[in-house]
Amino acid sequence: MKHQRDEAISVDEHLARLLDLVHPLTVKTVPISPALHGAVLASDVFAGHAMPLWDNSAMDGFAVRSADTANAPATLEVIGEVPAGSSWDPELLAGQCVKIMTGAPLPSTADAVVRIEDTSAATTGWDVSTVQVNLPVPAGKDVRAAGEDRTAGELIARTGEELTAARLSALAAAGASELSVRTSPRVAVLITGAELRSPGEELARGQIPESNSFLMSGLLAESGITAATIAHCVDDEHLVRAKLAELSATHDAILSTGGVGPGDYDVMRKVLADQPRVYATRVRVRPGQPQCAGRLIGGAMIFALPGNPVSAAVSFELFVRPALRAMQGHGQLQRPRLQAVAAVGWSTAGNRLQVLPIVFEHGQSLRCAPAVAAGRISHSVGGFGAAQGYALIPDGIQQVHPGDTVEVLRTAP
Ligand SMILES: Nc1nc2c(c(=O)[nH]1)N[C@H]1C(S)=C(S)[C@@H](COP(=O)(O)OP(=O)(O)OC[C@H]3O[C@@H](n4cnc5c(N)ncnc54)[C@H](O)[C@@H]3O)O[C@H]1N2
Ligand code: MOO
Repeated sequence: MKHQRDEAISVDEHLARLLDLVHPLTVKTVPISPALHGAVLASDVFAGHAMPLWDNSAMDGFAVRSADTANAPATLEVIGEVPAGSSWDPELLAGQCVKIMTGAPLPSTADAVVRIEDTSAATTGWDVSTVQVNLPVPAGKDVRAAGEDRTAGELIARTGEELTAARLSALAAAGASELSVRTSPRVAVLITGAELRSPGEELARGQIPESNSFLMSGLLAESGITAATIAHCVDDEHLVRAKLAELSATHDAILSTGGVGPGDYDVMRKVLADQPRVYATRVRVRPGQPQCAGRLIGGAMIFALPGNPVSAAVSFELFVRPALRAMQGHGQLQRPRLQAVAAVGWSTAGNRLQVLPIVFEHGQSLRCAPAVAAGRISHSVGGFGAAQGYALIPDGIQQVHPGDTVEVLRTAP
């Protein structure tokens, strides 16, 4: 491992190094299914047909020749019925109409639909051989035209886009039968620390409830990845080394927390010192300063994050999430940056980028306030529970004042 203990690097520099080491995972072509929700497309997808496929009715009513209604009220002969799913294309002569239901193909000889509410059938019911149309309807009224949404061959979704509920349903509606998507990374979470006990366990002095496994697996889930393994290891160099070798053989990435500081018991940093493609560094950010990351000899990426819970969360947001998104083949690695007005003032990290957990307040403009005390972010896991995002305060700014506009990331609704 390369040590860079004296010179801290910028967030952008650390991220760029990580991104240099990762590559998108393999592509698989699979039948379209709801299980693909959250997957990332590996090719552009075009509409297989016009959307809608053919002119169809937007309402339950009567398909008419609009000219027949010009002098409404007008009585028309009802020659049949076209429910949704019907392939019947009746030929309407002057003065004729058919009952038609929402989504059914409009007869080629009709050019408008009269809603049942605007006819005598509103009172008599559907079982009629003639119907009085109360209003004139213009051509195209309540008709959904073929291709008005998307034309055949039009782009529906692009390479690198995530299959959200909306996008996946659009592709299904566009007639896609198979999709090429990236394989999702198999990610292991490795929790280190002798002081950690399972939540709910009795605690002796010096022991605390372990919470980073919940944090890491939850952040992975919010990135569309199910943690394949959650492993725990005490601060023992041999055990940590063995665990890393084991996990590296079966996972694309390992996410660890704890043991990257300069302390005597900080074994993760020591164990990773053997790894030629892993480097330890300090990043000019608060929290999230000590980082070890790179590619293990076994092949997996390692992201060894600091143990302080909020430091680990910030590290995930700044470094791990973009790197995993690169592995997933996402076109967009970072969240959009928004602007919010500081509802209160706070002290910054001075000569480092401050990444402050915030809650949002909604008024005329988006406002934000610290979720945790600005000077004591890294361990404040309690206050962090309410956080909806982060304020990013660049180095060189000493103080945020109430009313200042700050850059924010929104991570939760
Ligand atoms: N002399 C120095 N000490 C420290 C420095 C430094 O530069 N010089 N950096 C500080 C900073 S900044 C951070 S961040 C931490 C990094 O610490 P480690 O990665 O070695 O993490 P640990 O020491 O193992 O734990 C830190 C803290 O977090 C708690 N923790 C750890 N794992 C969990 C977990 N799974 N669930 C809940 N809480 C966890 C742990 O109990 C500690 O309180 O180092 C500073 N020190
Ligand atoms: O990185 Mo530490 O997170 O600055 O507290």
